[in-house]
Formats: sequence, structure tokens, C-alpha cells
Amino acid sequence: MHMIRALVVDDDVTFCLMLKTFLMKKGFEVETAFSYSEGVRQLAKFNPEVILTDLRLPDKDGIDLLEKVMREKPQIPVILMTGYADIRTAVQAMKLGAFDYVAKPISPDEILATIGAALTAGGKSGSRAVRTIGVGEKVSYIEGKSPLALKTLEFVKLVAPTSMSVLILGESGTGKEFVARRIHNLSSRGNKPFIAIDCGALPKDLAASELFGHVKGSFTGAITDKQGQFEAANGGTLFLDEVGNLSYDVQMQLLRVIQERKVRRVGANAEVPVDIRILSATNEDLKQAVANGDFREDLYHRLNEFSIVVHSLRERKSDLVLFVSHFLSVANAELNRQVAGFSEEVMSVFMDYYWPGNLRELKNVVKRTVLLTHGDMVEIGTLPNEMIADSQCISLGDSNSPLKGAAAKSEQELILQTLERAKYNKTKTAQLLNIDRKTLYNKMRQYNIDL
Ligand SMILES: Nc1ncnc2c1ncn2[C@@H]1O[C@H](COP(=O)(O)OP(=O)(O)OP(=O)(O)O)[C@@H](O)[C@H]1O
Repeated sequence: MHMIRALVVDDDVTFCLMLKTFLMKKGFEVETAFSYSEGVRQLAKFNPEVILTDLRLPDKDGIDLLEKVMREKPQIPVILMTGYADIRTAVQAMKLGAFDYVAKPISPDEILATIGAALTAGGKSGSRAVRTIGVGEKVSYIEGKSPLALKTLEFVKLVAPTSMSVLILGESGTGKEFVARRIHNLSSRGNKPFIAIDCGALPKDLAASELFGHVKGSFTGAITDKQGQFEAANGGTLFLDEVGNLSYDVQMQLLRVIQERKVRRVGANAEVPVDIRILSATNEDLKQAVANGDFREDLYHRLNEFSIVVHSLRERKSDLVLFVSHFLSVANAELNRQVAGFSEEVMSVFMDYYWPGNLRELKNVVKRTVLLTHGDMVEIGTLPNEMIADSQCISLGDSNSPLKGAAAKSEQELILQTLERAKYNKTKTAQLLNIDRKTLYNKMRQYNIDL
């Protein structure tokens, strides 16, 4: 029987060994590493099929390890294990190609389920960046009731039946892909394929071949002819998530395909006609990227025939209850539980919290609390301490309050740490912090960070 090779990287030796014992009992072959450099060594020596790594390591961090894996062995899924304080970084790590993250303290059931999902989704390189939604596949789409949600919905319904390209704007985890699917389902292409491509997770050198396909022998590794996603989605919709991450070269090829409605596989002479509607999404300021010369202006206008904003959860708190109860039934079904609801105290933390990871974070938090709940109701003890502390800081309006001061201080520290982690690259820092570059500059000015 083939035993799956799992590599666990964490400087907490006891934790590493406990996880190792647990996974070995479940039939895995496990190696451990207590630092980034040991992890890199094991990457070559042990050749793992899945990697679980802590975010904070003594020499470098889990993001560095993730980047190395994405560069060298992108087919290996990486799962980040993280303390709650680092959840924003973890959310961003998913943009860099991490399969998923699990919050510490780690629950064995959760980690097993995540490894299972990673191994099923894994396979050929780049495949994690592509999600195909089967025709007729049901997703339960919750329509918010807040004025902002109703506005978004109105735009969705207006634009869906047209053939317009739509650029969907919004923070990470707000539900941009869900909006794209909704547009697709409400269009005449609804019974044709919907393919979502996470441009941020596409390995740079494989992006063109993933999108447009290639012919055998066109580059090292092209051992057979391959159909690209444009051909695969023919007649349907292609959703380009994080479209700002496409290289300038690929942007140019994309523009050609859109203009000529034909695709040419890498290394081929012949062109194939395609009929595709393009929806794209971004959580960065694409206009700024155009101004900086990082994104082609002609392509920007082609993709942005219409734009839709998906608002952050904190701007539409009146939808929170609706989503909490939806995610509760999803979690109950997935974990085979019958948790009835949330205590008032928990709901009030939910209402005050900042939700940097938006609906995705809410879904994860709800699932986690359901997992940790043994009674009928989710109680405050199942929430991560940091979340409670955070929500208290934010709910205090008085700017002279010591708690506010503490919040500002930790914000300043987080910015400094992230700048250091991103080697003072401000675009990357803004990405890791999940804010746009302008906000980063404003905050740096506010905290007198002079770089
Ligand atoms: N309208 C909705 N109804 C039900 N669930 C939703 C809805 N919108 C989003 N979700 C849930 O929230 C999660 C995040 O949504 P989605 O992946 O669409 O966000 P996104 O904005 O595309 O994220 P990213 O910026 O990271 O690509 C999904 O797993 C989905 O389950």
C-alpha cells in the first residue's frame, strides 16, 4: 500500500512530534523539520506529497517555504498552520498558492480533512489554480439584505444576460467568485462550463500554457499536447481571479484572444476560434497598476466593460446574521453536528470584529466553533482570544483610550514586521496586509515610518 509522505515543519518540537504520531497512526509516512532550512532539506530528500508548515519559523517563515515550493515543486500542496494573530497573512498566503490554512490550536479532524482535500485537489502542476464548476452543480448562494448587497445584486441581474466583460472588485474573501458564478448561472451560458482560474496561484512560466494550451515539445516538460482553459471553457465563462497578477506577456496574449476571439496554443501555428465570456476579479487597485505601467490599459478597458463592487463584511454588518446561520448549517452538515446557534456574547463579538478575511473568514470561524462545541450553543470560549481582543479594540470609539493606543501600536508593529518580511517591497507588503498601496502609504505616514 502506498503511504502518503507528509512533511511537518514547525519549531515547536512537541507539537511536531504529536502531529507526526497522529498522522502515522492514520497511515502517513511523516518527516519533521524544525526550521525553514531543515524543511528545504527535507523537500529534496524526503520528497513529500503534502507539506504542513507553521507560519513563523526561527530562520525564515512559512511564506518563504511556500514560495520555494511554488517555484520548485508547485504540485505539492502546502497547508499553513497559524496562530490566530497571523490569520491575515495566512489569507494572503492562499493568494501565493497555499492550499489552505488551519488555525492553531489544530484539531486532528480538521487537519485530516484539509490534507484529504489537498491531496484530492492536487495532481498536475497549476491545477490548484483552476476550478471547474460542473454544469448544473448546485451552490447555495445567499443573497444579502443590506442596501449594499441589494445594489450588488441589482447590478448582477442587469449585467448577467449581456455579453459584457465584468470586473468584480472587492477585498479578499468577500465573495467575488460567488458573484461571478451567479452572473454565469443567470446568463444564457449557464448550462455551459464555468472555469475559475486563480491568476495569483498560476506558476509564472506555466500561465500561458494553462490558459491557452500548448503543443508537444514546445518547451521542456510539454510531453503531450494540452488543451488550455480557453478551449475547455468554450461556449461558457472564464473567471480570472486576481487578474492583476498576470505577467505583461500573458496580458498581451490575453488581449489578442479577446480581440480576435481565437486562441493559439503555445508552440502552435493554427488558431482555434473560441466563444468565451470573461469575468475577472481583483482585490488590488488595478487603475493604479495601470498608472504604474504594471497592467496594460487596453486590456483593463476590455475587462472592465462593467464593474461590480462586492462590499466587505464590515460595511454590511446587517447581513452577518444571515451568513452566520447559513455557514452554521453548512458546518453542521459537514461535521455531522446539530449545533443550534450562537450565544449572544458570541454574536456581539462577531458584530464588533473587523473581519479582514470577510465571508471566507466567517465561514472558517463558524466551522471551527462548531467543531469545538459539545453542547447546543456556540459559547464564547470557542472563539480565539485574539478575535475577542481585536473586536474590543475596534468597538471603542474614544481615540484617547489606552486600548485604541494599543491597537494602533500593534498595527504599527505589524506594518513594520510585514515590511521586513517583504524585504521592504511595498506592493508585496500591501498584498500581505490585504490593503491597497495607498492605504499602506497613508498608514506609514501616520506612524512616521519613513522608508
Ligand atoms: N453569497 C454567498 N452565499 C454563500 N456563501 C458565500 C457567498 N459569497 C461567498 N461565500 C462563501 O465565502 C467564501 C469566499 O467566497 P469567494 O471565494 O467567492 O470570495 P473571493 O472574494 O472570490 O475571495 P478571493 O479574493 O480570496 O478570491 C466561499 O467559500 C463561499 O463559501
